[in-house]
Amino acid sequence: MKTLIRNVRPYGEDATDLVVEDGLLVRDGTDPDETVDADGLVALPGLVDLHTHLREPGGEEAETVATGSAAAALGGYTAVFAMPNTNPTQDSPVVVEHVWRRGREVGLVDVHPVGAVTVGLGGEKLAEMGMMAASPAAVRMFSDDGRCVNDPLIMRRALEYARSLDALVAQHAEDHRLTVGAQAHEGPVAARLGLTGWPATAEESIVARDAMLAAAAGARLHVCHLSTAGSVGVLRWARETLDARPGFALSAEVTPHHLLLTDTAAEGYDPVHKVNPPLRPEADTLALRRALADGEIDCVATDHAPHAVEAKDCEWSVARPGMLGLQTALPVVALTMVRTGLLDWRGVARVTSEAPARIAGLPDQGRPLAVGEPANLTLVDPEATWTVRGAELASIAENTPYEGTDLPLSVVHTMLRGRWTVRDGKVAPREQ
Ligand SMILES: NC(=O)N[C@@H](CC(=O)O)C(=O)O
Ligand SMILES: [Zn+2]
Ligand SMILES: [Zn+2]
Repeated sequence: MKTLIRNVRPYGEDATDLVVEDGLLVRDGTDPDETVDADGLVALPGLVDLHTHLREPGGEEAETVATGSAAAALGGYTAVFAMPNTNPTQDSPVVVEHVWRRGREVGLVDVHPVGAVTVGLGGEKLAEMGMMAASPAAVRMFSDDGRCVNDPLIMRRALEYARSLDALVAQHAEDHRLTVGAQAHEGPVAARLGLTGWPATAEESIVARDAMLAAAAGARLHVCHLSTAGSVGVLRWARETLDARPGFALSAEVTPHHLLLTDTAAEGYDPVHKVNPPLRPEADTLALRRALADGEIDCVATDHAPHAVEAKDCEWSVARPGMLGLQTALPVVALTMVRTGLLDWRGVARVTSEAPARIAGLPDQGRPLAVGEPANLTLVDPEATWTVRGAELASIAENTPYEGTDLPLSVVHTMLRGRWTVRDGKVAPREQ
């Protein structure tokens, strides 16, 4: 099957044709079986999300591997990493294999289950990391996301064990003793709203601690949903001063919502804006954008967190934290980073595809749009605008913070190893 994609602009640069055959980008475009007119569209390498919550098993009322995969493909993604706070927890081979197998059956994106660091995310007993790494799911990222690995000795052992597995530890940086009952960013807005504060130091102290532990262990540490200017400073301090054992690597992600939204969103107490870590003041949001633009923050990750209506349609203090993110991530990056001149499309490819693929060690994602490379790509219309309606998104849940908002950029087609997963903004049928 040979597909000719006409007049597309790779990385937003000069229009050219791309040719796909047997899952690879090839040179010879003669006698195509299919021709797609891509006038005006920008081609990017398929996006890679290091931080997605698919909720299956156990939370299927909010999302499943199937619905989350559809949302991912519709958002331009060709690979996602599914976080372990499922029920049962992804802390054993049998559970990670279920998620891995479901992802392959659905076949819309590569689904990589993230293994838990501790049993049941309880923070006390290391999970079977080696068995999850050895399983067909080949787990290479471990996290207790939703929770922080608070105990420094457990975190040290996890980093040492991950090093021996050539795996990454992704930390949800939140010292739980500093965030007891916390509802929103600790600052004037939370004080005025009467919401218990979530101090920036709860994140920053864990980032500093874990960077030191990882440097001493020669291990790879990834900071989940980094949310403050102070944490950017800690990254810089760690990279410049720590005397690290070989093998040390320190990376960090920022979410689209922390690039765009601020703590004032809590005014009106709509729990759709309740998220962990909480939305921060504008000074932090702007610092995160700058850090992403200049590479101090390596990549964007969605922290796509679907919640059933009853988990959000309630009083702020009892609502579950988290927001949908897969289908609105690239539009929000376009709005906050491209429209502001902070990134060009090559920069967008770096932070949404190349860097996450490199951090996760994926060999066939985040590759250049060049002959011989796997055809994992997305074609987007950067001039389009659309109005976000939670009910129209592919996820079962509808908890988008952008309800009724006009966002730029639409994802038109997405291709996974040469097979369309999205065509004209709709999930493509499987038969091709
Ligand atoms: N981010 C959130 O507010 N919620 C996430 C958990 C997490 O990422 O900490 C979830 O799983 O709902
Ligand atoms: Zn988290
Ligand atoms: Zn998360």
